[in-house]
Amino acid sequence: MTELLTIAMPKGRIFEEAAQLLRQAGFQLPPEFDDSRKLIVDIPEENMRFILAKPMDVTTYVEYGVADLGIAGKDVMLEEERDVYELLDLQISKCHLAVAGLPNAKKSEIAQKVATKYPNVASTYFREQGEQVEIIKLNGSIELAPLIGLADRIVDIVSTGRTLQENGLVELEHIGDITSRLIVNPVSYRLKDERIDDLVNRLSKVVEAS
Ligand SMILES: Nc1ncnc2c1ncn2[C@@H]1O[C@H](COP(=O)(O)OP(=O)(O)OP(=O)(O)O)[C@@H](O)[C@H]1O
Ligand SMILES: O=P(O)(O)OC[C@H]1O[C@H](OP(=O)(O)OP(=O)(O)O)[C@H](O)[C@@H]1O
Repeated sequence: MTELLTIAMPKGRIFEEAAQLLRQAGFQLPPEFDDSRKLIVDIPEENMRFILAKPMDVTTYVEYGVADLGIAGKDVMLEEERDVYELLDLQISKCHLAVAGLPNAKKSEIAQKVATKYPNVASTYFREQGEQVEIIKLNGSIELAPLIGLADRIVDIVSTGRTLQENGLVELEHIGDITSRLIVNPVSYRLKDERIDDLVNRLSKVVEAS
């Protein structure tokens, strides 16, 4: 086990669950790992390097090979369509992608406006439905868009449903279930297959047991 493994970890809400999985799989991550503001964290005892990335950017680091592995939401993988392999469904950060809007939102003949952080996912979805829409890209607080008349509907993540409910919106269509995945750069996988298989085996045991 000589090669260094570089792993792109998403900052934010996936981080804690992902770090817990790694610890349950027996990797010795020090407590400072969780509170640090450092963007590159070396764990020499494990011969591992962690890159702390924005969740939307994890697939980019892995595609370019600057990280061998990464943990990314399926939503990010669908949106970014990067050239990476998916190794394992980690079954964490469960949520789903949905179309939502005001309760009285009607489908009209003219192209409706759809606001979203996921323009590719949304345009593929509406094309498959045979619906012509105009996509408006936003970076967050997507639920605002139908409330202030920027868009007729939104495509966004729903987890508890609280954000929709508290803003008087309803889910109209379920697009797909989302969990976080372990992904790998295809070249890294060829070069470091033993180390990566060991990590996958250890993580799969934890996932299966939970
Ligand atoms: N409400 C949610 N519940 C569970 N998982 C979620 C939820 N919203 C997003 N996710 C998952 O977490 C990932 C995003 O995490 P996070 O919210 O920390 O990032 P972000 O929205 O990009 O952050 P930021 O708002 O700082 O840009 C998504 O890619 C998705 O897989
Ligand atoms: O169904 P819920 O449990 O309410 O979760 C859904 C909300 O969580 C995410 O937003 P986030 O908190 O990441 O903020 P953002 O709008 O800035 O992306 C998502 O975009 C929804 O707004």
